[in-house]
Amino acid sequence: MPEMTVAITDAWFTYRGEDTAALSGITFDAVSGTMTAVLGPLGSGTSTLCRLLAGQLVSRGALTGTIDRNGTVALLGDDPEAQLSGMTSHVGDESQLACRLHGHDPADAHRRARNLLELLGIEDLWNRRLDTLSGGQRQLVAVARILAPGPDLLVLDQPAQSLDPQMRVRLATVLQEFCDRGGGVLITGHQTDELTRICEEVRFLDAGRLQTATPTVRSVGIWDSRPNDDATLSTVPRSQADPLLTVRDLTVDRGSSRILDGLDFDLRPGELTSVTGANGAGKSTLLRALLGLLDRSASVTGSITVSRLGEMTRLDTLPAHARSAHLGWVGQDAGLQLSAATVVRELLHAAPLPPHRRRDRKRVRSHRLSDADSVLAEADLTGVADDHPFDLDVARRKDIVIASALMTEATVLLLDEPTIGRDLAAMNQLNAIIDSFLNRGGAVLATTHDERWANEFAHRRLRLIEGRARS
Ligand SMILES: Nc1ncnc2c1ncn2[C@@H]1O[C@H](COP(=O)(O)OP(=O)(O)OP(=O)(O)O)[C@@H](O)[C@H]1O
Repeated sequence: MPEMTVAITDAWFTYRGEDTAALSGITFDAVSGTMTAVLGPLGSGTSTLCRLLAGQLVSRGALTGTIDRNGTVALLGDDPEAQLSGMTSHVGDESQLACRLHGHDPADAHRRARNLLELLGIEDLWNRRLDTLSGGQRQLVAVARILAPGPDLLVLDQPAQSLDPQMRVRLATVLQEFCDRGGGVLITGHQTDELTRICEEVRFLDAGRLQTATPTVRSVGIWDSRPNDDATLSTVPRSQADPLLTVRDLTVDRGSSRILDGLDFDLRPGELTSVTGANGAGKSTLLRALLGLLDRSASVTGSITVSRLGEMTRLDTLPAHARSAHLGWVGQDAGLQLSAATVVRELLHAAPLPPHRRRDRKRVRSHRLSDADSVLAEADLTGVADDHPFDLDVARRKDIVIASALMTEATVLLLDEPTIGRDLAAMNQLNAIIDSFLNRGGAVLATTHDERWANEFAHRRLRLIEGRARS
């Protein structure tokens, strides 16, 4: 007989300082031995539900209703920047950390952590420094850490977002085995994927309320990441114009490991090129190599040439700050690129003011402000112009960094996993921002694990396999 791990009855929760409830009348049971998904669009309350289950809301607002907990709950949040504990620097130590903090003896903690890394197929990372991991590798280490002590209920907020499709299937198997041994799993998010598809039950949350009927994924505003077999691929190149960026024989070595092996490709005006490949295939490395942002342990060779108004500039000989005049970059962790107190200030500070006389400063500033207003409108950010960027969700933070890049003169935009954490509306917003950049004659290179998005929206595709590009 399955046991109830957490039983919530008629729970209402309102964050301090807010007028409307984030969760309204939630009645929900997390049951051992089963895997459940609760999906909803951004802002529907999925992350709040996770915190409610994990008992993390008590001091953050007003909570009514009853919550009975009958076991331990472990939560992995959705913010990629906050998934590692910050208390360790190596994979082996990080993956044992929760066990050690729960009082397991060192040999047992070691055994459990090793076993999980093996199940997840990342045992060779045991001695690696955490700051050298790819985004997906980091996420898997975080999963291993919280799973190792064997909680009764595992709550995962968007666990698949940085994982490649094969890795999602592998994680699904690990979670299924965890359930077979009596654990319970709750997955929340804004997209359907390989993990949510194997759940015994999928519920939908809309504006803080759990839906009783079963709506369609699209009608509730979820992005459906299932590969679309009958999609008309937009990978038909739409431009024969001269390339804006030409990359030849780009090779990146780290010690004896070759990460990128002689890549050749062009980016043309008006085109979105997607870069896909397994976790750790070298997608972020590619973007950073173009930008000149790789650390010293990486050796980079090959040529990178940008063309502007018929003038060719070799970027590979230039330092990073000089390359950024041509290349706008939005990294995997957009939060690391945000520094201003409001969204509009972030845009105003995106590029230095053009050279001007002191007496013209007012006019130049007012031009800059009107440019920022139009970019805010293009990116659908006008309504949050005066908000603090960190009060917005991860997808919107990424939009701010993309919008900041639109404020610069860059003709090429490099986007590292812009699709993660997006519901249907946020996907549409992303596509609209990219489109307006392409329509101005720019080119976009975007890494993604979303095969459906790449199939439907990219004009050209690069697949990285063993350091080489397959188009
Ligand atoms: N500073 C570093 N030292 C050693 N290895 C590194 C370093 N940075 C990255 N790597 C390794 O290089 C490989 C490529 O990493 P990269 O981040 O480019 O992968 P990715 O394709 O973007 O992966 P993901 O999809 O998980 O984000 C990975 O195996 C990663 O662990």
